[in-house]
Amino acid sequence: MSDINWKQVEEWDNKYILRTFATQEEYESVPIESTDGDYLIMPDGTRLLDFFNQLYCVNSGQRVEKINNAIKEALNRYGFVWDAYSTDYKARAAKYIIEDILGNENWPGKIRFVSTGSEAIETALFIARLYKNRPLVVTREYAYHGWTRGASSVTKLKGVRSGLVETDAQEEPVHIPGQQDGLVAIAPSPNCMRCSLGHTYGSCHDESGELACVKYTRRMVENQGKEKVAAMITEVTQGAGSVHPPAEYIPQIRKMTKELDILWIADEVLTGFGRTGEWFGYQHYGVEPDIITLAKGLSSSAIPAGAVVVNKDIADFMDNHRWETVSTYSSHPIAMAAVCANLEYMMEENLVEKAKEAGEYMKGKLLDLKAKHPSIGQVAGFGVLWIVELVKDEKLTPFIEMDRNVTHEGDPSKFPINIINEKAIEKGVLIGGFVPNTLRIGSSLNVSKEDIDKAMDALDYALSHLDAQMVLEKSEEVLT
Ligand SMILES: Cc1ncc(COP(=O)(O)O)c(/C=N/[C@H](C)c2ccccc2)c1O
Repeated sequence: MSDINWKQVEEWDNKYILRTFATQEEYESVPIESTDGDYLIMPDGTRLLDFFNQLYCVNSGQRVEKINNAIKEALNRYGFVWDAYSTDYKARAAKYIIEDILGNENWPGKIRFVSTGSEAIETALFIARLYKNRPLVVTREYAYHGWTRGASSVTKLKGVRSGLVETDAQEEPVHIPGQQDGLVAIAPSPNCMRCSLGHTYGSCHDESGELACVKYTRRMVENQGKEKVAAMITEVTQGAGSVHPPAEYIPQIRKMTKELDILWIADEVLTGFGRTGEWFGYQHYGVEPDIITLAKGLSSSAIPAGAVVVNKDIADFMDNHRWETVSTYSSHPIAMAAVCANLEYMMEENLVEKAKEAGEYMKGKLLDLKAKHPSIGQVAGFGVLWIVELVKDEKLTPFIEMDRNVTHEGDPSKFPINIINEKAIEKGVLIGGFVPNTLRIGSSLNVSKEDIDKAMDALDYALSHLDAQMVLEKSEEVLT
């Protein structure tokens, strides 16, 4: 690969590619020449340990030989056939998910494959509204469900709602005219450390033990008119929004959706396929959804793939109708070959159990860092998906006061997550987050203990800089 002219790559990159999250002037090209396991390799040979796991989507690790060989083999048979045709790859992928992983004696009925997570969300919202014949959907603050029209209508995390931000903006981003979708109600996020309802965890439960945020959500649905509400969509732990709920939240939400006769869409795009130490995140809570959405770990991002799994009643309903929809690349045979190989690899290598073990090890290391660094206010998560809340004092005050309600205006380099990111890169580790005060940490499911140690050492080094900033700010407060 040394014959690549990376100066030429940078020139064309700057000249012809539309940017996201940075103006052209702010943009800095970061060339990646190849990848390996949990590492990105730059043209000069620098190896970066990726504790974002890209976007928490390379569950089996980079360039798995079994997956690559399956893609090559499929290329000896197919270019492309569209979804009207049956292939062994599509049928096997469906069988693996419904029968072998979820268990067809349980809730799942049928699956539809698409190409991305946002398409899976669009499909799930369509199906829910068609099945219930109702227009409204309930989402939550800080939710991230994708960028397409329907998916972004249930995405409420500021800063990733496809708006445009002037670099010196003082107000809300320019939202897309006509994008505001009145068919969505916004419930509180179960963010106990910074509760939107002003409660403190442990004293917010009512006499039945129901959390205040669940009670608020229930009241909201009743006020909207539950006969108008098709579904509630949730992540079991908010990925981009970086909120990990108390253990009782998901079971209480599930109980509420059943009592109100609305569907529960569990968005497992990010938490699915072993990321949390179970095959799917909802399985931590002893509940069963009506619909789940899948992508990322479905193929471990070797080739883009997404899917929606619906329960038996919805599957029967859909089977008795001619559904007037099509997506060119739905169940693309090469993508399905990658999905089959990825799932076989995960089952053969017992990756879900490995993620659970890695998670226990990671938790111990993060709690050690919490004991050492006053800038850590909270550690929460499971499997290879953790949050670290960064605070500037023992009162758990966030460094950036607007916290999750901030967009990308002003100077994001002052965000604690970016300070940590900058310092950790000095140790060859990519680690950071998507909301100003909260690290969102993840790796592949089969990350080695050595690499966890390397990432934690880099985080330790970076946190020391944040602690120093805390001391500096405190001394300035004392002096002023
Ligand atoms: C719960 C969930 N649902 C749907 C989608 C949409 O999937 P897509 O991108 O259309 O394939 C995503 C995407 N995550 C984005 C890329 C992310 C994740 C973590 C931090 C920052 C961003 C997601 O997390």
